[in-house]
Amino acid sequence: MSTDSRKIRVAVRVRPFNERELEGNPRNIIKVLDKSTLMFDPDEDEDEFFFHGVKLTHRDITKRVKKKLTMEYDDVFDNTATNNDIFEVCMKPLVQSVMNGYNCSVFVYGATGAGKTHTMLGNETCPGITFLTVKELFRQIESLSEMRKFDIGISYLEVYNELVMNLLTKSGPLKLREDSHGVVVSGLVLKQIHNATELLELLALGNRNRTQHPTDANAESSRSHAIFQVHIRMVEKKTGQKRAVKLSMIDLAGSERAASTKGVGIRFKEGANINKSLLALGNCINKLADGLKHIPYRDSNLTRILKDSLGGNCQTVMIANISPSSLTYDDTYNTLKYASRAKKIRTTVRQNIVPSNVPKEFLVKKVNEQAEELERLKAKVADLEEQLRKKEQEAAAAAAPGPSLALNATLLNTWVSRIDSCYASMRQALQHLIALKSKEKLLNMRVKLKEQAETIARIVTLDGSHLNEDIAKMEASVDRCGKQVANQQADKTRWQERFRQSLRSRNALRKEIAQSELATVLKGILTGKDAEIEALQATLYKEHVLQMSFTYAQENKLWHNIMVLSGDIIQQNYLLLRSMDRLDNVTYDKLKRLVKLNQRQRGVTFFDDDCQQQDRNDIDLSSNSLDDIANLSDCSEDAVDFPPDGEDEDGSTMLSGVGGAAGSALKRAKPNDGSESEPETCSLQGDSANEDTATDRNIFKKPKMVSRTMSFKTTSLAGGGILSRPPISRRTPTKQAKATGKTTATTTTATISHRLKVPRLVVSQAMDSLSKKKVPQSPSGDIADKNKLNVSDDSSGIGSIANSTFDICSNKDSETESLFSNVLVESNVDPQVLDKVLRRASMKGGKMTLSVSKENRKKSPKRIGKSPRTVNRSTSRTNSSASSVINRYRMMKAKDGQASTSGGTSAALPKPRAANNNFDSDSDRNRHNRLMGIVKK
Ligand SMILES: Nc1ncnc2c1ncn2[C@@H]1O[C@H](COP(=O)(O)OP(=O)(O)OP(=O)(O)O)[C@@H](O)[C@H]1O
Repeated sequence: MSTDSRKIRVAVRVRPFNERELEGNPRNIIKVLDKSTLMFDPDEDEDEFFFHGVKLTHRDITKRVKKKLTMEYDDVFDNTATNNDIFEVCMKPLVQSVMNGYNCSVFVYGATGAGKTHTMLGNETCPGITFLTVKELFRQIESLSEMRKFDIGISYLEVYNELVMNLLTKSGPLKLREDSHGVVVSGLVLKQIHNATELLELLALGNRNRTQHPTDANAESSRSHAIFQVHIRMVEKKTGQKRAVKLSMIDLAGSERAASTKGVGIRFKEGANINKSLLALGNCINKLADGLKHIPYRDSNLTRILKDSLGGNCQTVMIANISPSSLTYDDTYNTLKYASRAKKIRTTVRQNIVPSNVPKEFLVKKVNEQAEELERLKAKVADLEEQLRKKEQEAAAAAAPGPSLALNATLLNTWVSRIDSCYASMRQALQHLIALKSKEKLLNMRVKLKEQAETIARIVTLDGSHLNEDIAKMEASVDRCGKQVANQQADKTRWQERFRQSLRSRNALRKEIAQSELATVLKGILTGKDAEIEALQATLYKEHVLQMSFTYAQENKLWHNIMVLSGDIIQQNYLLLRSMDRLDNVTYDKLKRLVKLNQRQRGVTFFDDDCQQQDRNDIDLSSNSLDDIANLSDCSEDAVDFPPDGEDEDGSTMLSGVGGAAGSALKRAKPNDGSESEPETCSLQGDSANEDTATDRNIFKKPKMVSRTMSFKTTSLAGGGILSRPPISRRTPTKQAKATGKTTATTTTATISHRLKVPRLVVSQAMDSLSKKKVPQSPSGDIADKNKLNVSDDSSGIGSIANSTFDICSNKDSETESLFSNVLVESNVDPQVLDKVLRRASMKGGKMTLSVSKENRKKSPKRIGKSPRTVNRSTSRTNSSASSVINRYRMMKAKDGQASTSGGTSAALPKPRAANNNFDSDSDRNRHNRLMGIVKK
């Protein structure tokens, strides 16, 4: 980049006299000496002076002393010079500088009417230097178009009353601001042109918009400073070098004194502002000429705009227009003085070839264009996003199996409110209903216990004097309980109906939801609510069972104390009677029966009860084990009859659709075969349409009948830990089972081997031979059947016990044999029958094979029993001697005989009876059989 310090080129143009001036016979105060020199206020010319053909004399009417100031400028044009001459001398080199990449400026200065506008714009016959310059500019652009690419934009501003206005577009005043690149007119948009014709059109447009008013000095006086700028951006096609230059052409307002225009009002104000800006311009010129650093450009908008032209990177030409007339003597003199001062101003010019040094106007233009493009793209992006969103929604709707899952918050809240209301009603009804049922059950239980106590009270009394009174109290208490039960029947019925109503509402709501567009979501909510109801019911049930269990436990403690005290008294009385020899047969039989009852009860043990023996005697009522509590509750015969779960008006389920997990968790341990027992469940899953079945499932249902079969669950003893007590369920045949006769002996026989774990002695060989004659084979013929305990009629000749099959699980050791013998004795087996059986057994090889399993070693007499299935296990051992058993039995029998003989009470002791006579009644025999696990076919 080349830099060059140059002075402002100052040219003075003297216009011809105009008509007005000539009419005033003015003196010529300008004498052009040569192309660069003139004399201001020369002496009166000796030459004759003619005006309109008349010789005039003494034209100097002021008669002042002539200044005869010779002034030198860069160019001086006399009154014969044309605009083209000005252009050729001043502007053509400037155009060349512009094309070389220099900023250039030309401004015309002078008093009003001095010919500034004429010089700058000219007229149709004499175009001004603006047109000529632009024309030349396009000519050169065209000539360089093969090497460069040009962009041309123009702006046309005026500064009127210190306001910057755009003459090409109607807009408000523009503001000036300065940045690192100089003074910038904010909001100014360049007009792009492609030829000189377009330029003239825009120039004419701007001139029409320019503020002009007639003055005394000029009929078309321009009252503003006009600034016409041509912005050129050129790019070297070969090198890509860019240049951005600016050519400024400024037509200043008249620099005359305000008084000279004789303006008043607005015109005077205009003149004042014009003078203000021109004064600022003059100050800037003076200071620039003096070489001062601080130049007061900011004193006016005019000097701010001309800052580059006066003192910046710019080649500047100043054309001072003057009138030759002595009428404008002072204005001309001032103009010449300004011009002389301006001659001293030096500017530093450089080529604007820095590619980045793009004119600000171009940047503004470009930014505006890019802003518009950005807005357009934003709108397009928004449109595309909207289209994409719609397509995604359509795709989601198409992919969805059902109705759209778009949730309507309001609709969802409405549904949730309805569901909450429905289930709240159901919850309330359920709580009241179960509370009433529980209370009723407790009352019934108390009644039963009081009746039992009354029975005992009638027997055990000291003197009988208070018996009636005690009985009356008990009966009164029973009556009160009965009244309470009766009183709450109305409440129970009412809550029962409310509960059923809530079920109906819930079912109706469920159907309604199924048709809803939010069915998927709402079904999930319903499932959760159903689960809550199940949990509530389970909790209430548990509380009820705990209460029942506690009451029973208290009662059991009382009975236990009674029995202990009674046993003590009985024992003492027995010894007393015997010592007094007052023990009669009846009393003895009763005592013996009592002992046997006690012994047989203890003889009934369960196979897997080994580790539970102590636990059974010490039930933890505070335990949370629902099964334990439930089993205790099952033993109650006064269970409250709750409404069938799952029942609704159409007989469908109570809480159909609710997951059965919770409900099934509440089910009691069901017998394995499930054939005889009544399902006692507390299930909310009323999946059966049969109301009877639902009723049968009621956990509070009073058992109809207690079967002889005792069911228990086999549990592993591995580890020897304390295991939970296996559930014991009373198995009551259902109505249906009874109706269909499913409780047949065959079925019972088929299942008993799996459940009864009672002491048995199996005399395998003997029974095989015996049963071949007396007992028909089971149709199934499986292993279990072979080990069945078969009891035939008395017609067998050896009594019921003769057909009994006992299974003793023992190893070869004396303890087991002893236990076996004890069992035989305590089982009240007829000795003759037993003898017969054992003899047969011993006759066969003299030895009897007894199956023993490891698990039952070292067990108490009560649990020597083992499942019959173990008899044929491969792990069984044969190790016991029949003869030792027989001998042991005979020894015990002999001991009994000796005792009766030596005691002298043989007459009192009853002789062993035949098998059929071992029991006082059928009920005793049945009880014995039941306890011994004997099933009668
Ligand atoms: N060199 C010239 N040759 C012929 N006529 C001229 C010349 N200069 C000026 N005139 C005429 O003088 C009159 C006034 O000129 P012009 O309007 O250019 O003055 P001005 O300086 O622009 O005044 P103002 O500042 O009031 O606008 C015009 O009618 C114009 O035609």
